[in-house]
Amino acid sequence: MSFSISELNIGYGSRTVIADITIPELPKGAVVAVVGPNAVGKSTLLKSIAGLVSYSGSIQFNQQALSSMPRAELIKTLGYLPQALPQAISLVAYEVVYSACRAVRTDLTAEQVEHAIENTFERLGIRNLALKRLSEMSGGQRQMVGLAQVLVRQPKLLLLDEPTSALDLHWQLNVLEAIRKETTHENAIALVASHDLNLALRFCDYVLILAPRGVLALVTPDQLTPEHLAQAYGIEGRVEACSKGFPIVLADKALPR
Ligand SMILES: Nc1ncnc2c1ncn2[C@@H]1O[C@H](COP(=O)(O)OP(=O)(O)OP(=O)(O)O)[C@@H](O)[C@H]1O
Repeated sequence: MSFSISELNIGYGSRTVIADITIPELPKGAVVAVVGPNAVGKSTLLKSIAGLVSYSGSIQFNQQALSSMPRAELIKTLGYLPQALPQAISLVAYEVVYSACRAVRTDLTAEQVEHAIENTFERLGIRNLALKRLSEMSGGQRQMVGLAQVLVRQPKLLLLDEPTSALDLHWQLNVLEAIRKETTHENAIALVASHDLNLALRFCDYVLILAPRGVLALVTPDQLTPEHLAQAYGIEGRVEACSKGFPIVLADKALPR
């Protein structure tokens, strides 16, 4: 698996949101954090890769343009988690995860589907939610179920839009670890939009920093600098090593714009 983007332009009507971005080939197993300020286009980028927003340019997966991939293959390849939480409907988690798997993985036997569901609940640590109605869950619990609906299909290209936005610290770590493991296990590629730079630095192989209209930088966690923070977010900040050696961001103050 590999993933690259070439001369990508995305907009809504006549308004360009992302102009002419190119991302060199990312290797299989890569987890890429997509970061940047509000309204810069993180969700728009993921939606366009998922085929939900039109674009010009080329998005290549495994040496094939996504736009020319047969629909059945495309649906099986992609795993898109939208920013919005799953609706609080009266179905139980098991039912919605089952439907998500069945709708896409028509190649699996009933036994394999059962196994995939068991595995997903187990890996995410949410077996206790299996028979609970979504209408009776908290926002964070529904976010976990939304992620289970994506992971159960074992997609090769994961597009996750702020998958930890509703989660407490324990579940943030749990989810990022699960995404990390899944991506490695499946030899997949994951793009994860996030506002949490420290989680991104801890769990991702690359950080794609978006700036208005384009890419500011594609760096490994140890290449992130205070200049990136100033240019992307308009803040004065530090990038230091924590006691375990991981880079961490300390935001000191907002710079005048
Ligand atoms: N359906 C739409 N129609 C028109 N404009 C849109 C639409 N969706 C998003 N936009 C605009 O596109 C720009 C990028 O939005 P997007 O949601 O991709 O940003 P983001 O980086 O994900 O933001 P945030 O961090 O706040 O979630 C914003 O200016 C937004 O107003």
